[in-house]
Amino acid sequence: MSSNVISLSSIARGPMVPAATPAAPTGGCSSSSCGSDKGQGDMPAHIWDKVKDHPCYSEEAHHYFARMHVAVAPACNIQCNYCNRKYDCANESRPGVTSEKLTPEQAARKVAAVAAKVPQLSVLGIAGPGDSMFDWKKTAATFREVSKLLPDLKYCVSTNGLALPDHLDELAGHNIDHVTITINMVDPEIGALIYPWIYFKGKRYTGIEGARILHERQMEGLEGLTSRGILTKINSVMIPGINDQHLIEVNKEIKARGAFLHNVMPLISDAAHGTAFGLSGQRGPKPAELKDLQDKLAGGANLMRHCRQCRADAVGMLGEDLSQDFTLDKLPEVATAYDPEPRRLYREVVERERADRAKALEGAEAELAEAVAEIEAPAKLVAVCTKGGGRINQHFGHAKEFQIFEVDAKGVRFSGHRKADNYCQGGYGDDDKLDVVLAALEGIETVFVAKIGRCPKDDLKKAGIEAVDAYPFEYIETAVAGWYAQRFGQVSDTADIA
Ligand SMILES: C[S@@+](CC[C@H](N)C(=O)[O-])C[C@H]1O[C@@H](n2cnc3c(N)ncnc32)[C@H](O)[C@@H]1O
Ligand code: SF4
Ligand code: SF4
Repeated sequence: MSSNVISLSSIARGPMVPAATPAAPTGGCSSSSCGSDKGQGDMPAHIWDKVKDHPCYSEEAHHYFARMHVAVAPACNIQCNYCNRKYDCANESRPGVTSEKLTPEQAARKVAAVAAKVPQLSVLGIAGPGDSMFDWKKTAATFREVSKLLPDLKYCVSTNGLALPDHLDELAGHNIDHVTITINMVDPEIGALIYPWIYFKGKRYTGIEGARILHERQMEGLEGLTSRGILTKINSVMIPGINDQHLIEVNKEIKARGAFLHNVMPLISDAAHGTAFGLSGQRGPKPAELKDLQDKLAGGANLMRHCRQCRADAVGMLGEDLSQDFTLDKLPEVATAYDPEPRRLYREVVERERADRAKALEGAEAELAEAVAEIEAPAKLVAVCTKGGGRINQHFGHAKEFQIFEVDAKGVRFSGHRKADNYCQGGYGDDDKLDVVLAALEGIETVFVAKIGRCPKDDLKKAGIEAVDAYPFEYIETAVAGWYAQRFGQVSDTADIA
């Protein structure tokens, strides 16, 4: 197998990366031991240690671990033309939305209650609903309170970066080793189209002047984090016609400053109602446009492709939201005593599962390489219904989203996810639901499911989509590789492909 072939076995151990990028990200690493203290794949051990349980910093880890956000930071020091934090809807899952704002003490009670019920919990993040760095006192007080109760959680913050340079040393002091900065531009002229104003050192700045200050503070903050060995993820909102092509430049600049991951997220235009972009009718990118841009970024800063653009009070595995089970009225009056045992046992199970998956993927990789060695097989995008664990383990009718994988002779790569309304809601035969599912599956010819009813299977077939239910509970990559090898390669025994 050639050296640029993605290794399925390394996928099982480390984060998935596009074929043309290095096997594992090392950005953000300021340690002189980098490269010598080998961890997983090509990733140094001290970096792997920081990301292996983090569902956002490792695509692989999101199959096993959960995160929660606490909405303790409502205030913000800038205005983005797409952000609306005024709506409070329990059913809306998007950034800036929260059912209730919490004090640091309430937040600590909530974290303890979630940790007692969700052993997968590994990360506590503060993602607003405003800005965690502008509201720094509440952010810091929250981490202080929580660390008294749960010493083994990882902490994350998310910020527009304007106030970040003022708190770099305090961040390191609070043991926060993951920071997200939203960087939508490195050119203030483009910035002026996204940010109507910023509020800095007691004064309001508008237009190019405001955007230039923001840009300079973002770069200073990113460099400061990198030099302190804090891993950074850069969020960029892709806004067609405004910064979409410019994000290639952003990717180069952040890579040069040591960013660990680049998370290019689509503008959610529905969420922008009541904002400047909502009024101007600014659209978000189509899935194919987002993928095109992500493909152009291959070879630059490593990409996060599995972000679910969560609420400011999200709880649970990515793609799942338990926030309504942990509202203030449902919490105990006093923080529950923390029992670390269920979480320790869960981690043991995950390590066994990881080892098993690595072995299975190694076998699939060999099978795929052998089957397609001599042929020019087309790259295919496939959709998968999964509840987690990296397996095909969800009924088509229960899927709220599809995970999308790309497969070709080089291997199987995670490509992203697409929201699909639960096909079962509203009952079978609801044409609107079917339309939503078909729109989500645009450009996809094959969907892998644990199970599917005969009628939806026929509906999909009429739309030119094949539902494959021959691999229930198998690992996604082994099933997709096996299916591809049989469909396009030279293997003698044919599987029961539905
Ligand atoms: C609500 S913000 C809170 C954290 C911080 N203030 C920031 O902007 O990074 C969390 C993330 O949601 C993104 N966001 C807000 N509104 C959005 C929208 N309508 N579409 C896509 N992303 C959005 C922000 O750009 C940011 O990356
Ligand atoms: S910086 Fe964050 S919270 Fe503030 S307006 Fe922009 S997206 Fe909203
Ligand atoms: S918004 Fe993205 S990065 Fe943040 S918790 Fe959700 S999935 Fe992770």
